[in-house]
Amino acid sequence: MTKAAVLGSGSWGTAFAKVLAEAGTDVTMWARRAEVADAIAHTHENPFYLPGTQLPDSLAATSDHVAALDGADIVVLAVPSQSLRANLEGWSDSIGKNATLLSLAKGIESGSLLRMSQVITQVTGADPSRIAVLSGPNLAREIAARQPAATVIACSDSARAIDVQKSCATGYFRPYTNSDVIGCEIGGACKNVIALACGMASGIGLGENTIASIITRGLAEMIRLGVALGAKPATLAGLAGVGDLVATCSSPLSRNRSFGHVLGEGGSMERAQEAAHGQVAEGVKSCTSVRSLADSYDVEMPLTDSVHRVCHEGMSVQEAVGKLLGRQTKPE
Ligand SMILES: NC(=O)C1=CN([C@@H]2O[C@H](COP(=O)(O)OP(=O)(O)OC[C@H]3O[C@@H](n4cnc5c(N)ncnc54)[C@H](O)[C@@H]3O)[C@@H](O)[C@H]2O)C=CC1
Ligand SMILES: O=C(CO)COP(=O)(O)O
Repeated sequence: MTKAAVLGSGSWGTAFAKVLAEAGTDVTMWARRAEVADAIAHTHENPFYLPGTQLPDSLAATSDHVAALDGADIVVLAVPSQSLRANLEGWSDSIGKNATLLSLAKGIESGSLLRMSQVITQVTGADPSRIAVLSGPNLAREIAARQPAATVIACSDSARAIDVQKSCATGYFRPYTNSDVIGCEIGGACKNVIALACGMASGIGLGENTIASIITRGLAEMIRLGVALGAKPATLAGLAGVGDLVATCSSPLSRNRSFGHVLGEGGSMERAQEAAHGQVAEGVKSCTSVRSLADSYDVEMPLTDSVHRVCHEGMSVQEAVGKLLGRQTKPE
């Protein structure tokens, strides 16, 4: 039986651990706080991040990472992007030498501008062939409710991608394999920034034409950056690009879209953060790192730039809209 450790018991870590367990994988979750691990282990619920969802009895939980990692064939990294490095530094010595490291995080590290798989290589020294990424239209609450969805497991080693695929395939969760790690990571990081933009637009009362235009031009930005970094455009036309963009930009369940909505309504960053109930909206930090990454490759990303200006330079959403529409006209 495949054994997995899920490190991080937030909403997606918990929902994905449930998927793994329901696919027949032996799963132990690690939670930072003992009270979260205790609740999962004893009440089979995570009342802090996924209240009301019954978790499988077989799902074990601990706040001891050494115990969680013991014998794990698949190590699922389910903490936010900006905290992955620090967490991984503490876990690295306890990770099995042949384990597959599966990243769930959708962001670009601030400062270093590294993708999560690059952070993992840097911290653990693991060969890139051991590192896999899971990305797609996977709003945690819907997956936890067993609503059908597909996802992508990207790994340069196709045998490992297939092992991960088998470990999490269920009657409602359909993973596809792909060898394009860069494309999946860029799709995941960029869609959060575009979801913030969509939230801002809806917050100031704009309708579906605007949202569709932002999604489509956001996709163009994402593809430009991805291709510059070596991604395949087809990956970004797939689940980890268009699929996740559509889900995140359209759903009120998205933390990024909801965060942007509060800003569009005129709320402050603090108010938007409070509305996220302690959960992470990755695009708020990643808009800055994606923008810097794009600058370093000479890639134009006007929507991402506007999101950064609204979140971090005090520009109003109205001003950002005016600035975007005032740009020189050009061919599509
Ligand atoms: N929630 C969702 O629907 C989905 C989330 N993701 C991605 O998965 C990653 C994790 O997201 P969620 O589980 O939703 O986040 P969350 O905000 O619900 O939970 C974060 C988890 O990481 C833990 N953690 C450990 N060290 C931390 C630190 N230094 N700072 C903050 N938290 C720390 C927290 O205790 C918590 O258990 C993110 O990159 C997110 O973009 C991907 C797909 C779906
Ligand atoms: O990544 C997600 C869906 O695929 C979740 O998006 P949010 O982090 O905006 O909730």
